[in-house]
Amino acid sequence: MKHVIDLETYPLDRPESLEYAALVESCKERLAADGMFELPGFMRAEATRAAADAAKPAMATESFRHARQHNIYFRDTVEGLSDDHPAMAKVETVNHTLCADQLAGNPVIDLYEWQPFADFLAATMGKDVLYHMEDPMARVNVQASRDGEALNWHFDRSEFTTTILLQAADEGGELEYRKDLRTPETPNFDGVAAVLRGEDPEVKKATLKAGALNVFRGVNTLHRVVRVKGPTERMVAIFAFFNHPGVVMTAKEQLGFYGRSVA
Ligand SMILES: O=C(O)CCC(=O)C(=O)O
Ligand SMILES: [Fe+2]
Repeated sequence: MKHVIDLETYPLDRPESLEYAALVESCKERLAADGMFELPGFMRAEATRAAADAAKPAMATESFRHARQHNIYFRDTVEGLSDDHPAMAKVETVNHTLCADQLAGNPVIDLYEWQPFADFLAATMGKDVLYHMEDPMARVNVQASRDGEALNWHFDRSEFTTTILLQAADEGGELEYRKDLRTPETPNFDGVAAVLRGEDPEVKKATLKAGALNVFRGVNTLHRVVRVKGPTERMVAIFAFFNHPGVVMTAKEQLGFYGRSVA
């Protein structure tokens, strides 16, 4: 793994070391303060390039192009919210996805399956353990956004999202986010509407570089990827971990997310 991850800077292979404890501590602090942490250069430059290059032929020919209008909840109705409330406004997402079963041999799969990675992520999130997803498609995805495309405003269904940027766009492609916009008790629909209108001064923008690990508490933090501009596609690897073992998608979910099913 030392050729894939910069283990000198990020000693995931030495969980007993003081350096490891200090790294976990600083990640926890940033998660609490900002709702995310970023580790620049986590994946070595050569491995990042190799992962992006290995994914490109399949991305060009067999990725699933998903283009849809959706609201930030990805739901047709939301309790307590009328259909014409501005928080229900539709936004457009366009992206292209490769699933784990289309990424055989890619370093991102080796990293996903390397147990110290899951152990490290769990530690930063204050959990005893995190489990790999069993779904042959959803475990790891590589998503591309091309000129004019992006993943638009949404809340995540899972508590945390873990990504590594494999290739930055020429322009755009930053992660825009508004931390703690809601709580489980307070949906803050008017606050959601203000973000959608571009009127919330607390929206922040993270400019990631290729190779950066990003861990993000997306369940109550509204976020989007800024529309990409230029000929270089933005490519990001997304890793799925859960609090319980054995999580899989239904055939219907696979079809909805990926346009095909292997369940
Ligand atoms: O592409 C990114 O950086 C963010 C991905 C994301 O928000 C998600 O997968 O839910
Ligand atoms: Fe997200």
